[in-house]
Amino acid sequence: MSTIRITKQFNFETGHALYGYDGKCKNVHGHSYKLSVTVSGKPIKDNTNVKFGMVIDFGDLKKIVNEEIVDVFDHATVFNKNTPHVELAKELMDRGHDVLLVDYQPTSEMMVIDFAKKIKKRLPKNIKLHSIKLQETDSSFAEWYASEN
Ligand SMILES: Nc1nc2c(c(=O)[nH]1)N=C([C@H](O)[C@H](O)COP(=O)(O)OP(=O)(O)OP(=O)(O)O)CN2
Ligand SMILES: [Zn+2]
Repeated sequence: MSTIRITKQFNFETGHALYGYDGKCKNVHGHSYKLSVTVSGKPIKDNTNVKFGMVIDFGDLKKIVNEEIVDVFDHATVFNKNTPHVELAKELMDRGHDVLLVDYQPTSEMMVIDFAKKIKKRLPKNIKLHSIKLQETDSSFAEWYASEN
């Protein structure tokens, strides 16, 4: 049976700031992120299986990515916890805002590395994470490929 890649796309709105950056993205600002998650595997051959013909049900992939990424990052603001932004983060959290403190600079590159780790650990054994694409703006995106990592 052939190995097939399938992709599910997601959207979420997240704020961030790049502490120490030498441009406008040092300011707190937000993006309408577009995330594409591509997995590969063999379509199920057993015609008695309710998932017959599927690599993984798009719905099951959606549940994993929503639980690990979208529900966590959507409408939250992400700060690098190893910077003075932690003070601002505390203030926002005290005032009831959703804030995520991560141990990396929240660039698209570092976010796809984080997302890959989180998604990989939730996939069934027979399903491989092939790649992730995270689009920050219409013209800027980062990609993670299993073959390069
Ligand atoms: N390699 C990276 N460079 C930048 C990142 C990043 O995650 N990785 N992030 C930012 C800012 O957060 C923000 O996304 C600005 O990006 P940019 O594409 O420069 O946005 P613009 O609106 O200025 O782009 P246009 O060319 O006007 O579409 C900065 N750099
Ligand atoms: Zn940005």
